[in-house]
Amino acid sequence: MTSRRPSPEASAVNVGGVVRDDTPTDEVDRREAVLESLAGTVRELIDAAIRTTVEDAEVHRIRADLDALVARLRTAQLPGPAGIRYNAELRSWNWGNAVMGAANAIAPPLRVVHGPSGCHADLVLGAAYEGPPGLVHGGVSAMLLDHIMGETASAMRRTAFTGTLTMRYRRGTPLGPLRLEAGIVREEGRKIFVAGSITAAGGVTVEADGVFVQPAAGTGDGSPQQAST
Ligand SMILES: CCCCCCCC/C=C\CCCCCCCC(=O)SCCNC(=O)CCNC(=O)[C@H](O)C(C)(C)COP(=O)(O)OP(=O)(O)OC[C@H]1O[C@@H](n2cnc3c(N)ncnc32)[C@H](O)[C@@H]1OP(=O)(O)O
Repeated sequence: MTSRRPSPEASAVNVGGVVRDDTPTDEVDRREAVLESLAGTVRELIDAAIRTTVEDAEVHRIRADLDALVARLRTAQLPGPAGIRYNAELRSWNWGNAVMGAANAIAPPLRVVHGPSGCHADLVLGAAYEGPPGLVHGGVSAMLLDHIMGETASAMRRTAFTGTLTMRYRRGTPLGPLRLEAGIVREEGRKIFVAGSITAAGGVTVEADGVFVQPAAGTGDGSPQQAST
């Protein structure tokens, strides 16, 4: 490997599952862009594999080509999942995150926008997220709302984990363009009550209420804002 890249283990300090890693921000940004482009192509691969109608023999040849590519990626690997890392400038990165990990092809990916009264995110879900025909899988809807609601609760340099998440599926959520929204309803001690929704072209399809809890030991820990589980 000739290029410098974030060193996964060297000089990394693991505190509570979140790893301090003093890779400079410009180097993190560069590596993130490289992995993001790989994930984009793998995401295309997933969609193409689901929807392909090429003949069986061609599928077998493609699989053999892909096996060779997997072996090349495996020549240098992290020992486990990517986790959450942050550097001295509080640039954080969690490239494996299931919802917004830059290197994760199964993440839609979600890009959360923080506003004065809550968060929102626009995204397009394709064939990989189907449950009922043409509709988003209910678990995917819950996953996306869990994330944006958790990030809403965890703004302002605090960390809050999902305690209880209640979903109301009002109508089917069509695959295609969607908007997610979340806002804080009230707070009681370490509990943060958050409301969230998914809106499609025809209106709101899913509503959710969540109780997010700041763990006692994690309150005011100074960990980086917007790092995500
Ligand atoms: C330098 C290091 C720093 C580390 C920083 C980490 C960086 C990460 C950064 C940012 C993340 C932001 C993004 C998140 C996005 C995605 C969210 C997710 O998907 S999170 C994964 C799924 N969720 C879990 O895995 C939780 C598992 N459960 C737990 O960890 C605990 O049970 C927890 C934290 C939920 C509560 O544990 P307790 O020990 O603090 O709770 P007790 O002290 O018993 O209760 C406190 C109050 O909360 C209520 N409560 C407790 N559990 C509840 C629950 N499950 N539902 C509702 N209320 C609950 C209790 O009734 C109590 O309320 P009363 O004060 O009496 O009014």
